[in-house]
Amino acid sequence: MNEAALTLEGWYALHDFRSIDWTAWKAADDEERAVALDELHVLLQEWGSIEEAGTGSTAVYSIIGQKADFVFMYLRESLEEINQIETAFNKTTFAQYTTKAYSYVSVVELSNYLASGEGDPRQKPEVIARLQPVLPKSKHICFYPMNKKRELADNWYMLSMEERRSLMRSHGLIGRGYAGKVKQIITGSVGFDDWEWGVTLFADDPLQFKKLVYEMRFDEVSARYGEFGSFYVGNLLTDELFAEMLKL
Ligand code: VOV
Repeated sequence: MNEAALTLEGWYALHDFRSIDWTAWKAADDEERAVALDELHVLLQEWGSIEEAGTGSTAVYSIIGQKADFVFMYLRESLEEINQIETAFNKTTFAQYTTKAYSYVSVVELSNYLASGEGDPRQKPEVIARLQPVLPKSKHICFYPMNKKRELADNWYMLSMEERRSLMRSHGLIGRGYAGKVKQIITGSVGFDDWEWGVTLFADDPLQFKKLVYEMRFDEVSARYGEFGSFYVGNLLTDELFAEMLKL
């Protein structure tokens, strides 16, 4: 019997991680750098307008460590728009001074494990707000992809809906303990990218990422069934902070 959880999908997501080619950036003349910064500024303004119009949202963060230097996380209504925005950035002068570090394609996803079951969820304002979220402008971001295991004794996909629901209840309870401290955006990527979900967390205090992820490790859903990819952690980049980061 097919006991797949029912999922609701919202905006499509692209996490676009880039590194800065500092050698090329330093070798550029002042005029070239000014053009690059202007174009970047225009793009950031455009993304702000899209967010104001309610047709998408964007998060811009620096990345700490050597995996990348910054990330653009785009949420848009279609994969076409996601592709256009990625290409628009690639055509900018600034993009010439960056290299591609990593990317992740997914779609905002809610499952029915803990749903109330009454009425059409798509009509509920709180559900719409979760499917088409305005990305918080918290001071920090944490992103990592994950799977649910399919190993002999520990196969998430062989559990009954009721077993999974009960496990997800415990997961949700731990998460609720971080209300107001960490905001999670879960994006599904089965059929889109190399892992099954993207986990994007936002917080003003980065230690809350560590505490939440650590606590979840002891919960059965993560302890028994979770498999995790690389972690990326970063700091909010406003227009000014981005310019500051690129100043020589
Ligand atoms: C910030 C806290 C937080 C909260 C409140 C929270 C709650 C919930 C609820 C209520 C639900 C189910 C219904 C829905 O909303 O879809 C989920 C769903 C999910 N979660 Fe979660 N999660 C959090 C946080 C949170 C974290 C930190 C992780 C990473 C796990 C870890 O070990 O590193 C995670 C993962 C997921 C995933 C992959 C799914 C989809 C699983 C599936 O099989 O479909 N999640 N999550």
